[in-house]
Amino acid sequence: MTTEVSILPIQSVYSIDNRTITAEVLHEEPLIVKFLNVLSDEECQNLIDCASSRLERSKLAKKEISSIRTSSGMFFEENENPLISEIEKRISSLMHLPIEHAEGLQVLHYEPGQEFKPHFDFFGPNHPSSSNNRISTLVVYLNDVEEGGVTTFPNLGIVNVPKKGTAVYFEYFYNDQKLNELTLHSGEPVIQGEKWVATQWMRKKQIRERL
Ligand SMILES: O=C(O)CCC(=O)C(=O)O
Ligand SMILES: [Fe+2]
Repeated sequence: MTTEVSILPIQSVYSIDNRTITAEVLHEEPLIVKFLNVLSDEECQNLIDCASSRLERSKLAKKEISSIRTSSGMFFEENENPLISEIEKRISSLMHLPIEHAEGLQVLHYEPGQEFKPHFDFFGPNHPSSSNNRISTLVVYLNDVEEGGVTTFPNLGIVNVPKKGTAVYFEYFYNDQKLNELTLHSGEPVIQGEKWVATQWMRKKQIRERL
């Protein structure tokens, strides 16, 4: 097997916006990285506060309601306010892609029993968005979950425990589709407490208008 070049330059520390974000590689190919200190406690709380009155039952990529995904969520508009602009800029620098490749930032809320069953973030070949498919994901945890709500990669044996301000990153742009399929992942049911995440999905090509 040949090794493909990752989107993310692998480093143990990233300095962005005067912030020191540390990284731990959880898996090399497909690349899965855990980041610490992506957002401050205040930014996490502000995102939750802005999102909480706008939550709706989450849908699948095909816009269907399904038992696969029982959380509720919302999308921010691009550059919706100064907080969102700053977070979007930081996240796209961290993900090493131009902000024009970023979908709107999504916030998800899970209550006890709610989950996101194993799925891929990329679109299947027949989906209308597959010509400009997703290539990478950052899931930022906005709170600590009392029990449950871990993110798992069942084909790789990886389990990541939510912790406020930290994030899990993975990419699935590989020519070898088998590598992409190893990014199957789930948000396990919350058992106790609640879980808030912000998800950034990145596309292969520009999706936003340039400002
Ligand atoms: O909630 C999680 O841990 C995973 C979220 C996720 O897979 C997604 O937003 O695509
Ligand atoms: Fe996902």
